[in-house]
Parts: sequence; structure tokens; C-alpha cells
Amino acid sequence: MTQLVTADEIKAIEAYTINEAGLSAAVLTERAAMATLQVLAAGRFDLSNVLVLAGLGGNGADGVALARLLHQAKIPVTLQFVGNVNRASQAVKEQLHAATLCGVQRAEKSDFKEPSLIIDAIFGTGLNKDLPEGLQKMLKAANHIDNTVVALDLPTGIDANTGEIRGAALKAKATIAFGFEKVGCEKAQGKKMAGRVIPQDIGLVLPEDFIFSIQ
Ligand SMILES: NC(=O)C1=CN([C@@H]2O[C@H](COP(=O)(O)OP(=O)(O)OC[C@H]3O[C@@H](n4cnc5c(N)ncnc54)[C@H](O)[C@@H]3O)[C@@H](O)[C@H]2O)[C@H](O)CC1
Ligand SMILES: [K+]
Repeated sequence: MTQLVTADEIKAIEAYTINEAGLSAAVLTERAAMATLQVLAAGRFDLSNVLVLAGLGGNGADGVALARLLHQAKIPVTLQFVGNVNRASQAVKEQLHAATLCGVQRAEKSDFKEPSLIIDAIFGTGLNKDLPEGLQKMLKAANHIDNTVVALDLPTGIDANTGEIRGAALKAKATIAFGFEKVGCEKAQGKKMAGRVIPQDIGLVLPEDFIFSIQ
């Protein structure tokens, strides 16, 4: 059975990796994007027209980095932000700068029927309240369209600890879990919404005395 973690645990491990081991968040974001590219390129997904839906925090930064890597690998990809990019984190803005210089195409609004694959990089472990109404409507509409979604870290709208749906959640065919699978992907509606969970190592450093709360 794969090791499961809570949101607090993964945040503590990430903080230790950044603050003690000295690997920056940007390094971890790049590792997450590279690990995702590896999974996508393994042949199980139709990469003929990829749409990356990016949020404004760490999950979004992963998505923008992935869009850059897909573009550099000559895979057709479009990047669409969910939310006002002017309010994005510094990490997202830095990723967007690099992606733009590489020539990554932006979309303001997409028809969710068009893409061969949708990457959910909107919210991850930082989800802390119900999704905004407008986003709830968008996700519920997307769930009714026959498309393939791969979620980064967690399906957007799923609580990392309880697996509950926070207003709405985007149903994924697969979820790429960075470092360790979040326990919410095995609980309540999280299990159904996450699809096949694929844990991927991103080089996190565990404190030597670290004890997982879920054995
Ligand atoms: N921390 C690291 O070193 C790494 C993180 N990775 C990725 O980052 C996310 C976690 O990032 P975080 O910024 O903490 O949270 P989110 O991106 O999930 O959310 C962004 C931001 O949005 C706000 N927010 C939360 N809930 C809501 C809501 N319902 N409505 C509106 N806004 C909301 C809140 O301020 C959040 O901070 C993690 O999942 C990984 O994908 C890297 O992969 C590895 C390194
Ligand atoms: K996500």
C-alpha cells in the first residue's frame, strides 16, 4: 500500500526540503513538472491537443512549468489561467515569464470538448474553503463533457485530508501525487474523483525522525 500523507505532513516535508535541505520551491516545481511529463509521455494519454488549467498558487506554478515543458517537447499545449493572473503568486508569475518567452500559447476561455487532455493545475493541497461559485459552475459543466482530465497533486475541489468535495470538484482519470499520495484521494468522494493515483518522487527530503501519522 502506498504511503499516504495529510496536507500538514506534506507541507512540513516540503518546508524541510526547502529550508533545511536548501532545494528551492522552484526546484521542486520543476521536478513536479518533469515527473508529470514523464507520466504523460509514457503513452497512455492522447497528447495531440493539451489544455493546462492553471490556478494562482503552487499548483498553478506546477501547471505553468508543465506547459513550458510540453511546448519545448513540441507537444501542442495551451495555457489557461483560472482566476486573475495579476493576483497570482510570484512563483506563478516567474513560471509564466519563462513559459511566455518559450512561446507557450495562452487561452482566455476554452471549450472543454476540444482538448485531447486537460491538466488540472488549479488547486492542490492549499484548498482551504469552498470553491468560488463561478468555478463551481465551470467544473460541474466540465464534468458533463466527455474529456480526459489528469489532476496535479489533487483533483481541484477535493479536500486533501477529508476527500470531501468543496462545492464542486473536477473528476480526473488520473491524479499525479507529488511526493506522496494525499489521504483525501482515498476517502469520501476523493477516491472517485481522483481516478488512478500515480505517486511520483520529486526529490523531497524527509527529516530523519519523521513519523507518518498514517501507517
Ligand atoms: N510548497 C512546495 O514547496 C511545493 C508545492 N507544490 C505544489 O503546490 C501546491 C500547494 O500550493 P499552495 O499555493 O499552498 O496551494 P494551492 O496552489 O492549492 O492554492 C493556491 C491558493 O489559493 C487560495 N485558495 C485556497 N482555497 C481557495 C478557494 N476555495 N477559493 C479561492 N482561493 C483559494 C489559497 O491562498 C492557496 O494558497 C501543491 O498541491 C503542489 O501542487 C509543488 O508541486 C511541490 C513543491
Ligand atoms: K489540481
